[in-house]
Amino acid sequence: MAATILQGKEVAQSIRTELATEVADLKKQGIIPGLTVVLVGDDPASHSYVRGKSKGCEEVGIRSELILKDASTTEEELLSIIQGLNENPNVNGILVQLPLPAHISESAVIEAIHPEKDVDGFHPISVGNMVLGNETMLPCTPHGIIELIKRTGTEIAGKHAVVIGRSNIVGKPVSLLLQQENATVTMCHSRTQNLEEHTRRADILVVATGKAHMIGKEHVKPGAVVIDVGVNRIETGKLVGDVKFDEVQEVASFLTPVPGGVGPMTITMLLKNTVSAAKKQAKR
Ligand SMILES: Nc1nc2c(c(=O)[nH]1)N[C@@H](CN(C=O)c1ccc(C(=O)N[C@@H](CCC(=O)O)C(=O)O)cc1)CN2
Repeated sequence: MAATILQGKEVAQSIRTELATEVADLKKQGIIPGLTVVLVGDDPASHSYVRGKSKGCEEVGIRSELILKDASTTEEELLSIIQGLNENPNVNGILVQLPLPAHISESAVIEAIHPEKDVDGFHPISVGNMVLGNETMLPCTPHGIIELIKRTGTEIAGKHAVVIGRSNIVGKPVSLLLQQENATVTMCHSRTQNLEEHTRRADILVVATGKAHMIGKEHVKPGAVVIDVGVNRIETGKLVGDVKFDEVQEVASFLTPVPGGVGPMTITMLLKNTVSAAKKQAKR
């Protein structure tokens, strides 16, 4: 039987509708959530993502500001911008779009963001709290993936989840969150041998390899939930995932499309984190 297609776009939209109501209520209490996004350089994909973030903020009523800097911006200049945003009480969330130009240290920039304003969940303090299972801002794509899986009605506890990819943004945190949901987790990566042997044991398969069409139906256990995190532009200009959609949908029970699967959840979870940050900061 063909897989049910997990329309992240629709799930994201329903979360945004809930958020818009919450933001309207907060405004009645004088709390206006504010997000500042900083983008350095001229990467077209990054420009498109930050436009999506501004549009999302507008949709739910978050005040947003976009700081665009050219690729010659120095690390020192960027750190000074972040310092100003850390001190600005109207800014509840700060996000620096990645990747940064090679001359700027990503870790120095991430560490400069005040942990309370770290709506990306990338600061070492946020990551440490996530590892410890403490309440914290969760990174947006992994959090979005867990929400999507839950919406399939799949019980994660006790399932075997296999994650392919070990990036700091997706692979490592999603493995941890799945484990915290009581899945048994296997992490695979570019050096994993006999990949198919691992992936075929997965009840939940999360694919974040960054390699277009790497995963075919031979990798998938019949009935598995397959989450495709890849966003790859191929020669034809088309956007495709890491999964061969047409053949995997023949065997999976649920499958996310690209575009319209995990991607829209990333921005929506960012909006959610910004609202949480504003609420927390208002209590102080
Ligand atoms: N500071 C951050 N930088 C980056 C992050 C992040 O979470 N924080 N993640 C990615 C990029 N990203 C958000 O920033 C992102 C990627 C993809 C999408 C998305 O909606 N994709 C669409 C397709 C979009 C298109 O047509 O090009 C989809 O999959 O449907 C949103 C956000 C790296 N950097």
